[in-house]
Amino acid sequence: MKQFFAAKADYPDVLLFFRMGDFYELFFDDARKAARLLDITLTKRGSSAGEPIPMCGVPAHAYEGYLARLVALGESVAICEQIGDPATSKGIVERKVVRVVTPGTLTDEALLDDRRDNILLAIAKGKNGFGLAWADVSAGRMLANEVADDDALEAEIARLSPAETLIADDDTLPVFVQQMKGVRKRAPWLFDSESGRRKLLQFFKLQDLSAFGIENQTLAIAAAGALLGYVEETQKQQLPHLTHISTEPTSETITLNAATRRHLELDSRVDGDTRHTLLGVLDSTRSPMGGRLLRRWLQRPLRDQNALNLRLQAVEALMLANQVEDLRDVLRGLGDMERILSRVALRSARPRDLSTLRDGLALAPVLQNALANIASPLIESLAQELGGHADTQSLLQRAVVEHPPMLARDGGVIAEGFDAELDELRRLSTHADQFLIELEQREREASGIANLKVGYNRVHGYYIEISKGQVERAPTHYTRRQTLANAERYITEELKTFEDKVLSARDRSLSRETALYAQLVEDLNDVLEPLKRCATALATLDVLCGFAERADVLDWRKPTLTTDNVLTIEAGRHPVVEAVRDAPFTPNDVDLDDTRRMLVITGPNMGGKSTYMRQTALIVLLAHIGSFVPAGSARIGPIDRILTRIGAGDDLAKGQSTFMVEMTETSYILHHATEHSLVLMDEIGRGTSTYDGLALAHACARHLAEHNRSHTLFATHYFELTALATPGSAVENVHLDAVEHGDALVFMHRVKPGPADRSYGLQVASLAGMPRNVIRDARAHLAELEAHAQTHGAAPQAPLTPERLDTPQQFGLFTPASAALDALAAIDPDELTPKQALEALYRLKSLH
Ligand SMILES: Nc1ncnc2c1ncn2[C@@H]1O[C@H](COP(=O)(O)OP(=O)(O)OP(=O)(O)O)[C@@H](O)[C@H]1O
Repeated sequence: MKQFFAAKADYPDVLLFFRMGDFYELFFDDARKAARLLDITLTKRGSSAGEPIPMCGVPAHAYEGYLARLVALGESVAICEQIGDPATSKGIVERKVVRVVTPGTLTDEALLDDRRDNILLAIAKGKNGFGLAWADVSAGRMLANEVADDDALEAEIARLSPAETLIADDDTLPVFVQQMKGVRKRAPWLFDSESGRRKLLQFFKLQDLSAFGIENQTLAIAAAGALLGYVEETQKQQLPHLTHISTEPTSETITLNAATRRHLELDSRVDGDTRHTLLGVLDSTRSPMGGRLLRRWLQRPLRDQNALNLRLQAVEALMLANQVEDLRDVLRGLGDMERILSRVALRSARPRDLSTLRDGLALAPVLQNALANIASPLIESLAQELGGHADTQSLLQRAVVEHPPMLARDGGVIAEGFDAELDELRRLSTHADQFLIELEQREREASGIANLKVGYNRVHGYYIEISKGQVERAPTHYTRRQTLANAERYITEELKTFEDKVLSARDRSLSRETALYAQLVEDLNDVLEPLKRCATALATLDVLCGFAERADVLDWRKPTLTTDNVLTIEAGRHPVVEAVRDAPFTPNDVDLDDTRRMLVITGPNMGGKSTYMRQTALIVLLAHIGSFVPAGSARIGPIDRILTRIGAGDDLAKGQSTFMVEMTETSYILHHATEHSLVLMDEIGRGTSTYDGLALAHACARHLAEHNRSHTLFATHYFELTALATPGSAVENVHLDAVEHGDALVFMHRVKPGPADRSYGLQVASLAGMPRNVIRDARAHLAELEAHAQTHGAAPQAPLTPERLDTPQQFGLFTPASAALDALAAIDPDELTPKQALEALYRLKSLH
């Protein structure tokens, strides 16, 4: 208990797994918590201050599963091992915390999701923004950045989706940070910029940080210092695979704020589903590291058209060479080289990591050969990165058996022929069997005891066994070793000498093997950097081959990136809706440029407005990660942001109502959209009264068209907005249609020019199974309202929609001239006397 308290004092806020023989035990509050989280029995052991000590435990041989569950729940665990050998140590065996497993610093294969980066993030707050530093310890990557405001911070967090986040416990960070899963508060002085700088210089053995491009980013440095300190503290060892800090400047990418990432459902949906997302459709990578790279690309669409063209051209060349399936078959055998190399660096690589690495490296020349005929600069440079590991591969080939065991502990990993000494020691122990058979035979003959047996047990070692009935005949040079109920066991000089030799050969062979294994891992560390580059090249190749496969199977086309400010998509489709629909998807065009910047999209509910808007954003996004796109063709000019206001949901975490969220997101868009932004606005204003909503929607649409001048798709049920499309306004109307067929309503899903003429709200409600009497009632009420509107001057071409019903003032809000126009149309000037003409003029004036 003294030992336990000493260890616990250093790790007060994590669970302590305290090794006791074959178990890891937990005590006191740790035990209560773990028993609850793991659903294991809480027991008692001994007592402290007169009270029984609560305890629970997990078996050491199967602890990983329990650890995985705890870490998945956001818990951290300190592993306190027995350091001394219990057999030789006097008194209590020494114990020490050897590592701390936390959600953000995992490296064990069993604890990681192989298709997701495992990110540890540190945030440092400053006067003018935030410093961010993040690392994926399992992949040996570390990055840093600075962002200016809360929105940008939220966007980065949404992009990185960290498993664990470090913040200073005196920082007043935004609520969304405080409420994230896996937030760990650390002492404020750990986030000090100056000591952060010293820490980085010392860790990376540098004179200054200019090589990393963060020399002047004091907040990023502060965050990176805090991050590194934590990683060292938890891993408790050298981290040779963290060799540098990269930066990912936001200026290089299409900005996607947190709301846009949510709305576009890139890799997960609000309901947690990941299959029916863009990534779900797009990811056909063969290796886990390819899958993770693709996710990173998708979350970080690039703006650099040259870099994108290199990728697009590579995909095209792969398709032309007609080798994609062959390449993908090879890539299937790769395994997770990236994470294996991190475990090599951390000296925790297991035998099967080495055999996977060996088999993966053996594929590199095969791939290089296959790539030689593919005419693409990017593929060429990837092929180059793959090569040059023949020595390492052959070392592993010679050193490791074909199918090694799980653990190095019990031997059997190093192949025969690799080390003469090991082979000799092994021969000694394996030839034991033959020797024993011969010995048994000899002793039987010499003693004349036919059932004499030679055997072995762990406690007493080798023995000659003679049954009770024959004991009298035992030769005199037999020394008694053990008495059983029906037999006696003996040892002889010869057997004893043999035993010493064999047992020591076993021990020596095991320790020889352990040393050879450690040396092998050391040797791999000498070539870690080129191996890491090879892994990155393989992952990139995997993603590009995946793009080619998808383009082929799904009939996607190569987009054209241009410097003209245009967005032209012919026959575009929504990749996810298309994938899940049984019926064919109706393709639609988009054609935006400087003279046609905004489309006001009207049409019935369920008509396909949202789908049309989202598919446009997804096509733009796909083009900017270097993928082909679900369209007949696409020409896309420079895009700096994709901004969306889609759907409605409360953000209770931020304490905001549905309408508040809608307005916050809209206001963000109006402040940030530029003429190079793609803006999607879906039914703005529907979260409040019709009158307010309509007025707001109208003002927002005008602002976007006239001030932001962005490429905007604006879906609305307010028909009044269609009036914005005046000549020279760069606003145009398009609509989606439905036709009534008997009782049924058929959605055409085809985008057509001009505004919609009806909304079909009641029909859609009826399709949704609304009770008949409610629909009847609504229909009657609608007729009344329409009649009322007619007589009070509402525009006949602006039919009523359910949304328009809640306030009578709205009728004719943007159609003041329509009654006057009707009256005007009724006048025949040739038939009027001068007096009548004057009266008509007064009447017209009064209608205004
Ligand atoms: N182009 C298309 N081809 C085939 N099916 C489509 C197409 N567009 C939409 N759909 C189908 O119609 C459904 C409704 O589409 P969507 O949500 O885009 O309609 P909406 O006009 O935005 O409706 P609401 O106004 O109610 O939000 C989709 O889930 C999809 O199944």
